[in-house]
Amino acid sequence: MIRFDNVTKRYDGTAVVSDFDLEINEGEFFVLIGPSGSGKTTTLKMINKLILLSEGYLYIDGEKISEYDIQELRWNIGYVLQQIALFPNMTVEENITIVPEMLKWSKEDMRNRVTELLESVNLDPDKYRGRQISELSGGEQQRVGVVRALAANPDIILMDEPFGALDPITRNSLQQDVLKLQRKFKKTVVFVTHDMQEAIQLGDRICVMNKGKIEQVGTADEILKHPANDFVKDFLRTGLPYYEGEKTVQTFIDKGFCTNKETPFEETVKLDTSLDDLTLALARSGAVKVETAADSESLYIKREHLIHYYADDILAEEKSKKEVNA
Ligand SMILES: Nc1ncnc2c1ncn2[C@@H]1O[C@H](COP(=O)(O)OP(=O)(O)OP(=O)(O)O)[C@@H](O)[C@H]1O
Repeated sequence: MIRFDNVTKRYDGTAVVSDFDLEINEGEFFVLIGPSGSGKTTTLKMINKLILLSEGYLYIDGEKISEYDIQELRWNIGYVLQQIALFPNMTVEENITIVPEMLKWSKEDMRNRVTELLESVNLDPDKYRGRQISELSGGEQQRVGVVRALAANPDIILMDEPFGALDPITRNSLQQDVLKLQRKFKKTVVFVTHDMQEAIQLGDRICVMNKGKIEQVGTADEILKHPANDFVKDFLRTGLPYYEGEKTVQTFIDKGFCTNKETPFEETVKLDTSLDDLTLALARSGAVKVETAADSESLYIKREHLIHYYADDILAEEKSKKEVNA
């Protein structure tokens, strides 16, 4: 549905997004994540032509965006920002119906749409439709911002850190609302954040960006289990307090659960064999040999090691529980 084909954006000769190849599927909740300055917003704004690309092609539904009429393109793409661009002296209803007005919807259709949209984000239409934006809380304003982007039923919604300024509870409830809305209306959402927790919670797929390039694209599960490189691993470690990385035979050896004494073994494992597969191997045989580099010493893992490893894990968990309860 949205396809970047070797897209580059330069400012004064410096590329801020370079050689970008990416396909976002119809109906997908797609998250762009990366540190500040990695090119997320630039990538997003190229989709609705708020920023023009320097090289390459960007397609929506198979057609180059350069061939779209800009007005038509923008009407078909909803846009939600952190600093909500709502008009403070207009009512909630007037704000939501800006694009439907331009598209000359009937008064009745607009009224029904406002009712449906406000209900979908738990704002009582009778109470809220006539209120001025300045009479709403930050969270309520952000809800109106989200449904306004959906008002004219666009196929694509772009969201640039829409919940960054909200407190955690309001943020969580809006995240749930947006997910529900996306599933209900089956929109393609491209969502920018630098919060890994949020990316995992919302994204069908996540694209990790760094310095204008893609480091990895995948589902949360794929990225968590198989981070493509050290940048992604570090990004996960700093962004997720509970992230340890997938435990492998290497983790096991690092913690000293192995022996270099020659041991009878029936199976071999690799350093990147997962802990789950190691557990299975040790259920089948009493010991395994680790395939290490030819010039390093032989290492073996015995079933007892596994038992000690898990026992240590349980002890550590008990200790942290005690500390929390102390
Ligand atoms: N108009 C401009 N002229 C020159 N450089 C720009 C311009 N707009 C953005 N940049 C640069 O492009 C790079 C990418 O910016 P972008 O806003 O896309 O990053 P981002 O990942 O969205 O960052 P953040 O999370 O801080 O919003 C940055 O280094 C920024 O300074």
